[in-house]
Amino acid sequence: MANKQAMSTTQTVNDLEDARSKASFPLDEMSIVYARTQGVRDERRWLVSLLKDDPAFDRRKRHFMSRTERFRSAYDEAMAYMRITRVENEMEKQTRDMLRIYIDSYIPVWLNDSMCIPTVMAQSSTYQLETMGWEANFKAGRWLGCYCQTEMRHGSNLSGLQTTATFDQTTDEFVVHTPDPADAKYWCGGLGKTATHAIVQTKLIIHGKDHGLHPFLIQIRDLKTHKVLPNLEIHDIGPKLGSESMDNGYMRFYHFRTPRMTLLMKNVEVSREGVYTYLNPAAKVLARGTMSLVRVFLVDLAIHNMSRALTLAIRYSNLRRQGSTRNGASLEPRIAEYKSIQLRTLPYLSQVFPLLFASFYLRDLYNHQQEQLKADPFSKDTGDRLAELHAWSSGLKAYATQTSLEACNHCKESTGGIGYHKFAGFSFISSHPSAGVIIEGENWVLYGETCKYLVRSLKQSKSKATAYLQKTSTAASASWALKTAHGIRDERLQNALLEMRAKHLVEMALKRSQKPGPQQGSIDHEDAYNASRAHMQLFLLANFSERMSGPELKSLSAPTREVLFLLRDLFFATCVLTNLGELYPFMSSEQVEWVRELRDDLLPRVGQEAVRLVDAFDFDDWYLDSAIGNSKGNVYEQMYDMMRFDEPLNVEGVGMQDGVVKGWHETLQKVVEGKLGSFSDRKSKL
Ligand SMILES: Cc1cc2nc3c(=O)[nH]c(=O)nc-3n(C[C@H](O)[C@H](O)[C@H](O)COP(=O)(O)OP(=O)(O)OC[C@H]3O[C@@H](n4cnc5c(N)ncnc54)[C@H](O)[C@@H]3O)c2cc1C
Repeated sequence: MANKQAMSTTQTVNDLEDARSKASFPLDEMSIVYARTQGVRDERRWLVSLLKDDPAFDRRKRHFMSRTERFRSAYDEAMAYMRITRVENEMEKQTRDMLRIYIDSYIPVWLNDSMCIPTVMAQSSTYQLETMGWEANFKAGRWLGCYCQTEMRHGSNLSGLQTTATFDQTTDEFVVHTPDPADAKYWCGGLGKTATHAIVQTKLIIHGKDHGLHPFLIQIRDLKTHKVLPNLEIHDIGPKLGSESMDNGYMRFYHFRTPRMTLLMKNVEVSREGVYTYLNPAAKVLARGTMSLVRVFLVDLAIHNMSRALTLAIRYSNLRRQGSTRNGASLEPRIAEYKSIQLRTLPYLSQVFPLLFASFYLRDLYNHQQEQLKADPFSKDTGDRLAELHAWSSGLKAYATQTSLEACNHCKESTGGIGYHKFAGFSFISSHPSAGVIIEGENWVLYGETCKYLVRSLKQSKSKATAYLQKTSTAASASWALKTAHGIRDERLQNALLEMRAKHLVEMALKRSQKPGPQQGSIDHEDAYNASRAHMQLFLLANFSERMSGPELKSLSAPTREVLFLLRDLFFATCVLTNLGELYPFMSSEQVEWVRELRDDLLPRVGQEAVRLVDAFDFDDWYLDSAIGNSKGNVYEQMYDMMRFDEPLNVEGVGMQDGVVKGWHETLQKVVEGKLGSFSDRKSKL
């Protein structure tokens, strides 16, 4: 018999409220800093309000669905998403991106909006967009797209992709072909069962000449019957570690014919006679533009996921009491008081704002670059900014997704057994946080791209962020100028130390790449990883300081600024203490000790601000769907209710019949009653 009254919630609710009340800064102001503007913060609240009461987004039932049921329910979610974004509102891309995050499901039309439409809009000619009706068809939802680049046998190495599109001048068509079943397009989201059209990256072959990878827009399913078109073979790729709602697909072409004009022709053109022309000398770089945009979004998503995990773990750690009572206290200590918990949550909390400010920088850089491309596409400066955007979007995507996944796992583990329970709310980790480190460039490969840019910048820096690489003193001979522990919060000194480390690692990467031998000329993977991460951490720190003195944040209240500086210092100390091997050449053991003292002093101070900081991330309880991380703190009551009333095995008429779980009488009851046959105690024959 359920007895809800027996569940005491007062202690946990009071504990959370108490922890909240210890913070020193105004919540509203910090929540605006987190969102960047009040308008964005309020728009996010509005987006959640659109989803909360819509039955298509009933989140709780997802826990109990099979893959097939989950996928089917994702179609209801996708329908509702299309209705909300296109019929009831006319949402811009960035707003739609945010709405999809709050839907919290990798819906089958995700890639339509995140990759397919942006590629079509950026790389198709006006004739294709307007006269051929591409823009109108996507806008009206008559066409639903996906993005097919990866093949089963090739992912990171784009020049290894095998799908070909060979020009047939007699019919004015391209013949698209997959040479081997293992060369089929693979992993593509929405391809398996949903998309009507696909952006397909293929090698372009004209009159025997290979022009390299080019995107086509290819219709893959009949618009009336939705059946796969002839000469194509398409399947869902099957179960993954997460993302059950997405139909990642496999597609094989059998000499499939597509009109010449389905090649995206904004930057290159193939004439009726098969003459290939560059319409823009930067065509190859421009083709990377969509990737950069998606990486900018992935950085935002990584920060969002990390903030979500921190919200659950920090709230729970402030109300969970565990351990021996001390100093005559009547209650056990809150686990947030333990350093072992603080070390798994607060250093990640300290990275949220530096990462956010870096993502603002990256988005501004992207927008600026887009404007420059329109105004002056051929200038040298435009080319330089494109290279910079590629380097930073690669490095920041890799750093943010890696940090976010680490943070999510540490937060989950810090909660103990309950974190393993789906009602705790961490199951999202198996979706975007886990896939984020792989998609749009596997992180190690991306760190390689960033490092190439850094090594080039040793000779000539074309970005403010790499100016330090030009400083005359070689990093190897430098030592950190901090004289006493008092100066340790000076941002110039903090930057100087991280500059030494990054410069030294970039120099070492160059030096080792010049060593005679089979690898001469290429950068060692370990060097690329270390140098790029060191640079990204320096960039986060330097950019943070710059933002804090810039117009957006200069006028914040003193308590808010002080908390942000506490977080910056904890971030700095974390960078140092987790990379001591790289920093020892520049630091004395006394200086290392000062950094450790700083970190140990900061942990409890940041801990006092932590609950209100995660409140400022402004996650709605409906969205968190977590018994342990909801804003009220009534954790045990929530766990009880979810267990008692949501778990089908506990519900009479669903999983149970007359108080007994269904299936028991037909199976194990027979064992209990000895009806299975007599059990033998004979020894094994082996
Ligand atoms: C959830 C999910 C969704 C996806 N959605 C899509 C989609 O919609 N469309 C699409 O086209 N693709 C999609 N992908 C595919 C994704 O883009 C690829 O998985 C990714 O590019 C990595 O390629 P790969 O899997 O072939 O790994 P590989 O390239 O085979 O890499 C395997 C390992 O080798 C390492 N490695 C490879 N090359 C190098 C190198 N040169 N130097 C150093 N290390 C190297 C990598 O770091 C990695 O650890 C998706 C993948 C996932 C997991």
